[in-house]
Amino acid sequence: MDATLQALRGLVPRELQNPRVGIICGSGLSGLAASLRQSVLVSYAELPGFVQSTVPGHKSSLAFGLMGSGAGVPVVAMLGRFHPYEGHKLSSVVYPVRVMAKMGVKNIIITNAAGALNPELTVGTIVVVHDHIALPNLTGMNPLLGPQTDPSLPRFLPLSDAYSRLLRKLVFRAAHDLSIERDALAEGTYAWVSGPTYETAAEGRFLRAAGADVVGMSTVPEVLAAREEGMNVLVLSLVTNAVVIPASYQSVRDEFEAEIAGVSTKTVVEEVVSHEEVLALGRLKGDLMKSLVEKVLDLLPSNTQQ
Ligand SMILES: O=P(O)(O)O[C@H]1O[C@H](CO)[C@@H](O)[C@H]1O
Ligand SMILES: Nc1nc2[nH]cnc2c(=O)[nH]1
Repeated sequence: MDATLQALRGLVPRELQNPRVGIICGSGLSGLAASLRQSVLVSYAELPGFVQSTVPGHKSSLAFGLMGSGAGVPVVAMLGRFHPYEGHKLSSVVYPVRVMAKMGVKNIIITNAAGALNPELTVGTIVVVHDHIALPNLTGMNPLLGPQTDPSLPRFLPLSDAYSRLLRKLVFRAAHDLSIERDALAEGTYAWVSGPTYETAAEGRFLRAAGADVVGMSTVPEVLAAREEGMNVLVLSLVTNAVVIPASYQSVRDEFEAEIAGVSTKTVVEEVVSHEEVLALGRLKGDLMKSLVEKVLDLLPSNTQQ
C-alpha cells in the first residue's frame, strides 16, 4: 500500500491528491469520466499492487480531476475494474477501493452493467441498488475472508445498511432536478455471480425467485471493501439486457412428436445475450449516467462523512 500511495504522490498534482469521491466505471461506462476537469490519467501499470483489466469496454487507468459544476468536486475514477473471472484474486479486485480509502475518499459511486431479472425493468433503466444477494459470499468467496488488512477495521461487518440511504435519495433528487423521466430510474436488489458465463433460464428464475432484480459479475466485492473502509456507498446498475426467463419450458419431445405426426410446429428461437450488446447499451446510456453522477456530486452535502 505504501508503495502505491508513494507512486500516486509522484504522479498526481498535489491539489488532486485528496479526492472526496471515488467512482468505478462499469462495462462501457468509462465515458463517465469524460467531463473531468484538470484531469490526470495514471495507468494501472504504473501503480504497484494494481493488476490490469482484460475485459473489452474496460480501460486500465485511474483518472483524477474535478467533476460537477462550479469549483467541482475532486474525484478519482477507475476507468476499468477487475473481476474475479479474469483470474484476479479477490484482494486484487478490491485493492483500488482500499487505495481510494487511504487517499481520503469518503463516498464511492460504483456503476455496472447488469441483466434484468425483474420483468418490469426495461433495457436502459438505471437501477439504484438498495441491497444485494451474493451467492459467492455465502459460499466462501468473500473478499473479506482471511487475515484482516487492517486490524482497526471491523471483523464482522454488518451489511443491512450497506447502501447509503442519503446517497440513494440524492439520485432521485438529481433526476428530478434534471427533469429525467420517472421511468428512467428504478430501485432494486443486485445479485452477484462469478461469471463469466451468463445465466441459464433456470438460474435466472432461481435468482429472481430469491428476490434479485438485476444480476452482474462485479460490484459486491467493491461494496464490501468500501463499507469495511467506512465509506458511503452508492451503486447504479445500468440494465443492458434482459435475462431470458421463458415462462415455461417448450418440450422438444412434443415438438418432435408433432413433427413425425406431420403437424406443423413453431421453431423456438432461443435469445442469447452478448457482451457487445452490453457495451452498445453502455454507449447509448453513458450520457444519462454521466449527467446523473455529475448532479449527485453537485448535491452532495459538503460534510458527508457518515
Ligand atoms: O459489472 P461490469 O464490470 O459493469 O460488467 C458486466 O458486463 C460484463 C458482461 O457483459 C460482466 O463483467 C458484468 O459484470
Ligand atoms: N451475470 C450477468 N452479468 C451481466 N452483465 C450485463 N448483463 C449481464 C447478465 O445478463 N448477466
